[in-house]
Amino acid sequence: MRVTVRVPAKINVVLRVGPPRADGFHDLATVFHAVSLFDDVTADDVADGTGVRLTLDGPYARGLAADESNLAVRAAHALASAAGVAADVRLRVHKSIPVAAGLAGGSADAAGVLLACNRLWGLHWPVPRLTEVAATLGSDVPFSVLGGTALGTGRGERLEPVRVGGELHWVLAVADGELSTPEVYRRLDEIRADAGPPELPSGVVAAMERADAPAVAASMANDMEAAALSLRPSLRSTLDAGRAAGALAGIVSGSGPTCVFLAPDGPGAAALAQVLSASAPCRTTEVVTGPAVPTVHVAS
Ligand SMILES: C[C@@](CO)(OP(=O)(O)O)[C@H](O)COP(=O)(O)OP(=O)(O)OC[C@H]1O[C@@H](n2ccc(N)nc2=O)[C@H](O)[C@@H]1O
Ligand SMILES: Nc1ncnc2c1ncn2[C@@H]1O[C@H](COP(=O)(O)OP(=O)(O)O)[C@@H](O)[C@H]1O
Repeated sequence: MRVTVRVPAKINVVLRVGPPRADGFHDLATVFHAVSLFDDVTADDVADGTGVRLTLDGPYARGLAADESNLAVRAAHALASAAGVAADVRLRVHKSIPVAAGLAGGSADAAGVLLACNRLWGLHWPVPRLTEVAATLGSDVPFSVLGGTALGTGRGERLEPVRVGGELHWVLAVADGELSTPEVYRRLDEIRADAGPPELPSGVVAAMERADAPAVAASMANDMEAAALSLRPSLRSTLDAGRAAGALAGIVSGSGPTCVFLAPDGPGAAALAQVLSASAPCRTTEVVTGPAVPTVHVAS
């Protein structure tokens, strides 16, 4: 049997970050939003005692270890161990989501493996049981299992789905190089003395429910942006270029360095991407829509 899962990247439409907790994590109030940039995870049944084997390909596979440190491999082991089954599977990940870019690509791969192996191993676990395993792998992984749009609290693992009444059009400006999530959180704690509990702006959920792009744009905010800019000052000119080119709003996605811009509509997004490609100091642009969800395909 072969199971293939397309798993979307995420952006944070709003990301409010509280002070550091005793366990080293930060409480968040965030609106996760999955967008149409996908990694493809393929899982083949081997059932021959050879364990978990991973191959990586695609535009962002270079430099990524395919060993036990990879979140895809860790996800297969975590699910096998939680379910009490042998961790035998051949995995392939086609990476189109940039790595360490604030787009949760590693979390997407882990979620793809959980969804794929759930079918491959005949577990038929419901999503809430999968998201429990997901939370042991990373704070963003439960959302990556769900996709769509959701309010995230706790360290990001507590989720409440938000229904979005239509498509939103985004442009991602992908920067060269990576930013380490823990490093950006550390910088945030250094530059911000007294953070209060994280709170979402009122009206953001209603704006998302109406897919009202100008109202969504008015709510967009990221507490990590100042820290990402302090580590990568060149992001400022990308944000300025997007705003000057007609984006309704532009912020850093999660811990960065990707910048995300909301466009009024599809043609507006295409035009914005064209201007950004020519004027912003970014590696590439991606025109995407949200919300997107993981899709599972089974072939015997
Ligand atoms: C910032 C966010 C926003 O959605 O996304 P990215 O920009 O990385 O995609 C997330 O909080 C990233 O979540 P994720 O990448 O899963 O992080 P984890 O593996 O759980 O944690 C890595 C490290 O980040 C810090 N961390 C993470 C989550 C959180 N709520 N508070 C934290 O302080 C901790 O130092 C932790 O050791
Ligand atoms: N399958 C994977 N894809 C991407 N990164 C991975 C993967 N497995 C492990 N990692 C590690 O996880 C870290 C975070 O990656 P990623 O999820 O792409 O970034 P971000 O947290 O910024 O959204 C990277 O430093 C990378 O080395």
